[in-house]
Parts: sequence; C-alpha cells; structure tokens
Amino acid sequence: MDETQIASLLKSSDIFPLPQSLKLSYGTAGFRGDASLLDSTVYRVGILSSLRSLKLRSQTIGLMITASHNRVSDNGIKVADPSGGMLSQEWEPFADQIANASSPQELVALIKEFIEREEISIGGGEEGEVWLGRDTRPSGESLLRAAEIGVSSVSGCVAVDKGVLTTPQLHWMVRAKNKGLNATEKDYFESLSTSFKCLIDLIPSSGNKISNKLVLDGANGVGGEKMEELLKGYLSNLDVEVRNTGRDGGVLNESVGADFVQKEKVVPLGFGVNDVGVRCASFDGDADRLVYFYVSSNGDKIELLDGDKILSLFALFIKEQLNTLEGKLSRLGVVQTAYANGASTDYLKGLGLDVVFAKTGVKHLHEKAAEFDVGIYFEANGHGTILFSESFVSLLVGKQKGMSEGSDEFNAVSRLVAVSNLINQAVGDAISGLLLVEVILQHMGWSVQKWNELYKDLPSRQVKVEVPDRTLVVTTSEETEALKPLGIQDAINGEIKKYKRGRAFIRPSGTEDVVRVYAEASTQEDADSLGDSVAQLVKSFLGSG
Ligand SMILES: CC(=O)N[C@H]1[C@@H](OP(=O)(O)O)O[C@H](CO)[C@@H](O)[C@@H]1O
Ligand SMILES: [Mg+2]
Repeated sequence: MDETQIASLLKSSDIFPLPQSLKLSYGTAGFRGDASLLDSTVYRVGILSSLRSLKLRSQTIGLMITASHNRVSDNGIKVADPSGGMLSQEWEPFADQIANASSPQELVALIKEFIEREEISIGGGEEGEVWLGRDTRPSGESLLRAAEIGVSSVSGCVAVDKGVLTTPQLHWMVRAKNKGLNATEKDYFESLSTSFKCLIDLIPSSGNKISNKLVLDGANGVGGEKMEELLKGYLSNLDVEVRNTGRDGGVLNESVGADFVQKEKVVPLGFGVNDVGVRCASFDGDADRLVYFYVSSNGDKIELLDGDKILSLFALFIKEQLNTLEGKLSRLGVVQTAYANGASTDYLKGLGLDVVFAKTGVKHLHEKAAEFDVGIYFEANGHGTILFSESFVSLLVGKQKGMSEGSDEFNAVSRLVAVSNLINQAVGDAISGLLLVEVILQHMGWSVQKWNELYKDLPSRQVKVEVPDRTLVVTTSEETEALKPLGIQDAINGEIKKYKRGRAFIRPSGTEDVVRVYAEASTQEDADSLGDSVAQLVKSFLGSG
C-alpha cells in the first residue's frame, strides 16, 4: 500500500468518525443498529468489499443496505460474495475489527496488516467492482453514499449504485454478473416470469382448479413494490392484491410483515374479517422471508404456514418429479434448524427424505444444502430456497434435449429445470418463493387449507432470557444440547421428561443480547410450562440480566 493510498484512506475515514461506545459485530446477518450511528460502519464495509473484489481477481461483490425486519429507524449492511451467497465467514473477524477501529490510524494499520496477510495488491493496476443496493428505509440513500466513498477510497475500485432492490435481487444480480450472464433487474424479472409461465404450462389439465387469488402483505417495504412491478410488466396470469405497500402511510415492519406474523401469530394490519379463508402471504422488510397464512373464523386469528410448511410443500413436489425420472439420478436432501417444528421433521422423514440439521443462520443452512444434488433449506421463519448442483442441472438439460415432448418423464425434467431457474440459487427470496408456492398449489389443485393439513404443528413456545453474559452458553454444533454451563443440560432433560412429546433447547442469540429458549410439547399449556421452567433454569445457572 503506497503513501497516496494511505493518505486517501486517512482522508476519507476522517469524514466518518466512529460514534463513541459503539461496539459492533458482523453477527448472523451483517452489521445492524440505529441508522444514525452507522455511517462509519457502512463506509468501512465499503472498503472491505473493495478488498474482497481485489482478492477474488476483480469479481463483483454485492453490498446491501438493509435492516430487514427490524424497525424503520434501524439500518444495516451485509456483503454478498461473488457466488451471490453470504460473505465468506473467514472474513468476518476482519469485518469486526475494522468496524470497531477507534481512529483512522488504527483503521489503516488494520487494513495494512490484513492485505499483507491475504496477499492483496492495491494500486498495481488491479481493478475491483462493488454493486450497491438498498431497501426503502429513508436512511438508505445517505448510507449508500458512505458505502460509495468507502469502495472508491481503495485504488482501482468502483462502486455501482443499483438503487432500491430487495436483498435477494441484489444477490441474484451479483451471481449472474460473475457467471457472465445478463444481470439487470429486468433480467431478474424476465428469468422469474419465463420459468413461472413454463411451470404453469406444465400443469396437468386433469387436475382440480383452485382460486388464483392471493393477498400479499408487503410489510410496507421494498418487496410489495417489486411484486407489483413484476405483476404489471411481466406476469398477467396471477391475481395478487398487494397490501401494505408503504404508499398509504403504513410504517415499515410495524405490525405487518413476515417476522411479525410468524412470531406473534396474529393478523397483520390491513387484514381482517373480510379476508377469512383467503390465501394470504407476508414478506419481510427486504423480501428474503416468506410465510403464508389465512385468517380464521371470526377474523382475529390466523393459521400460519411457516417456512417448515413451505419446505414440506417444495419437498413433496420435487420428490414427485424426481420419482418420475428413470433411474436414481440424484440425492435430494432437506436442511432445517433446531427451531423447525418437530411435526414437520417427522413429516419429512416420513416421506423418506434425508433430513439434516444446521446451525441457525442462513449461511449455515446454505452450506449444507449445497452438498446435495437438490438441497432444500428453510428456517422456520420463512427464509429458504432450493439449491440445484450445476452437474445435476446439466444432466437434466442434456436429458431434456434427447426426449420426446409430452411424456411424463419429459414433463418432470422440464419442471425441474424450470424450478432451478425460478427459485433464487443465491439466497432465500420471497418473490421467487411465492411464485413457486403458487404454481405448486395450482399443480396439486390444493387450497391453502388443504396444504395446511399436510401435518399439524406441535404447540411451541419461544422465550428470550436476558442474562449478564450469554456467551457462557455453549452448545453442540446442531445447537440442540448445551455443553456449558456444566449441568444445565441434565436439568433441562429432567424437565423435558415430564412432558409428552417434550423437546426444548437453549442457545445464545446471534443478533440480540439474549439467550433463546425453545420448547415444544403435545399441548400449548405443556409447551408454555416447559418453556417457562427451562427459562427459570437459564436464570438460575446464569443469573438475571
Ligand atoms: C430463532 C430465530 O428466528 N432466529 C433468527 C435470528 O437469529 P438469532 O441468532 O436467533 O438471533 O436472526 C437471524 C438473522 O435474520 C435468522 O437467520 C435466525 O433464524
Ligand atoms: Mg430479511
């Protein structure tokens, strides 16, 4: 790093001093916090993205400015690697270090040390490129400017502002760009609508016809807006009414959206007694989570179809297509976390599927799903997708070419190819997930109620416990058992034994300063009681916060 580069970094970092007492961690989903405190963080992550692009021989990196389902006054930043997946976990400690550097001099020293270790050369003619996107938060625009300054303060690197996007759109575009494919937002919409129409054309004509009508809760965020754009410009054969678009005075994520609906299990604002029985869906604030629901009986309760139910629907459909192929050509697997409802896991195992568990956080699920030819992953909260290995897609495309049109096998192969184009291969995507759910329901001839009957969720309860130091809880790799504090797992097991179908576990949250308790049992009363007693154990072993 030469003197000019050092001077340029010192100068630009002077514009964005670190607010006092701010302690940041890259966590499960990038840096998040009150938007008014994040200028310096976003600027520094801009620098990191440039370094990442230089390290990876000029491949394009993505930088998304969003705080997802958090409140509108928050914001955040996450990095997409060239594959469109999350930033490699190996770089997270460096992200933490530079985000917390207390002065421009310390920042430059850390960068110097890092680029030497990683053998990144700056200023020798190498070029880097970073694509920036943001959600609809009012703070997004000025944070985006800070990111641009960070990116371009590294010699040879340029920032490209892609405007307001959903998180999965940016990940999709970055992936496409690095694969040498067309990578604009228009290409995204075209790819989704073409594969959707192809799946619709492949629906057997003999089946049960269901209502096309869907009401979407857009969380007053970017997802509703983009869905409307897709419907208007590219897809006319879907009857979707978008509510909570953010245009009618509603506040982002406030009593609306996928996180609210899944955690509170109540009707979001804008929905009520007139919607009883109608198929409804909710996106979260940056449209990477999707849940379905319908308003039941008197308009004040919902029946929730969460990520586990979407996973089950996808698994059933994919399995049906794979079974139609001659010979066993692929390994299908599903990935869940410990938060998956036990009834969903039983159901999936009952289908004869390979069910594996990953740690909480999409980056962990994605990694495991990528080990299969077709790997489906979902968090219970609605974030997930279906990954197809490149070799399996090539095999399918090759097979398709040599087959006669119209046979059952040809149709199954064509459906699988279309699904691999429809469903986002980079990251969970509420828009592409919604299109796939809609087409599968039409294919099966199922109402939302019929889909809900695949299995009945076991009653569950989640509790957050504030403790002085949550890092004292250490779990096994699947997070289902606590190794520390010593003795706590035996005590939890003692509680679990008291309940029919009892299951419970604890883990420190990666996004909040709490220990999370999850409990499940055959009745709601038992799940509540098990949750409460495990929460008491956490307090007695770790003290109250
Ligand atoms: C129980 C739960 O919903 N945990 C969420 C939450 O992580 P925690 O580490 O549990 O705070 O936020 C993550 C990021 O959005 C998401 O991936 C995860 O599923
Ligand atoms: Mg989100």
